Amino acid sequence: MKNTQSDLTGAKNYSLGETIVSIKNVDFSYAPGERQVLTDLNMEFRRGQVVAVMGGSGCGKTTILKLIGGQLRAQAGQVLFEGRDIGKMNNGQLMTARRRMGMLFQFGALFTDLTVFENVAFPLREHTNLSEELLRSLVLMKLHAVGLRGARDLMPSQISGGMARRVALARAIALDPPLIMYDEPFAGLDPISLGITARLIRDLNNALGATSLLVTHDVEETFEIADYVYFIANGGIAAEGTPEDLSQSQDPFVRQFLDASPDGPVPFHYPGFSLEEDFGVKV
Ligand SMILES: Nc1ncnc2c1ncn2[C@@H]1O[C@H](COP(=O)(O)OP(=O)(O)OP(=O)(O)O)[C@@H](O)[C@H]1O
Repeated sequence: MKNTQSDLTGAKNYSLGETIVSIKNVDFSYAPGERQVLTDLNMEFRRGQVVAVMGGSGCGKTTILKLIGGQLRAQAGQVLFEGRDIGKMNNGQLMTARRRMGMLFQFGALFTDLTVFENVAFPLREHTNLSEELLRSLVLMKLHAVGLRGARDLMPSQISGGMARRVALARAIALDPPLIMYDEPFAGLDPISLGITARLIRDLNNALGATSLLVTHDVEETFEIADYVYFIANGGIAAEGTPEDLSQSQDPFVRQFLDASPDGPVPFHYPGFSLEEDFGVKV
């Protein structure tokens, strides 16, 4: 299927289903000699899909988002965005690529001294030369899409946490990015706001013909909206598949997550010194 919508970031027409991001044989550690966070990682993200990246605390999910966003560079392998190697881009190329990525990071902080309207207008003012009239229409369209057109004149301090998340979402999609990355979009939300945010992520993805990449711990909501799920453990993919397939899976990693069990292959303790080394006794 061809998506012919134009966008503000110089998008080309593209086919749904083709790869937008591919991670190929990536090794990453934060500093030489430090623990390798990712080892020989391979992942694919396709146009039109909502893809979830799940896994235990500290397994490297946020690191993957930052490698795609170019905030971090892999020591080995490639991270390709629209076919181009993010790790080899200069600053100018990286800025151009980032304009085509919407990012909503943990707790998606809004600018507290700007109104809801100006928060959403911010990326448009930064990256385009639109007339005030066109900018206003675009901002109101984005706010309408998240149900908050009526809240345009409020300050962030005057809206709830769930509403703030939706404003951050409207800001993330202001430039109609073909890729939207969400880091813990449901963190701290009440069950109703959580359900609304999950549905919005799916609906906006469909409306924009975009790809959404979701780092999350919330299995239930994620499985309802995702097309594909990766489980990360020990620096690589522990399991992957559609929510339907994974729900049937007997893989111990998958079961530990789906059944929310404290015991399983995903360890509770961050790797480090043994109890014997720290306490001098065998336990
Ligand atoms: N700036 C940094 N310098 C050194 N190590 C880091 C840095 N940021 C993260 N790490 C380490 O890299 C590993 C992966 O971190 P990352 O934030 O990607 O995990 P995560 O899966 O997103 O975790 P969580 O679900 O708890 O947010 C962790 O062990 C973490 O301690």
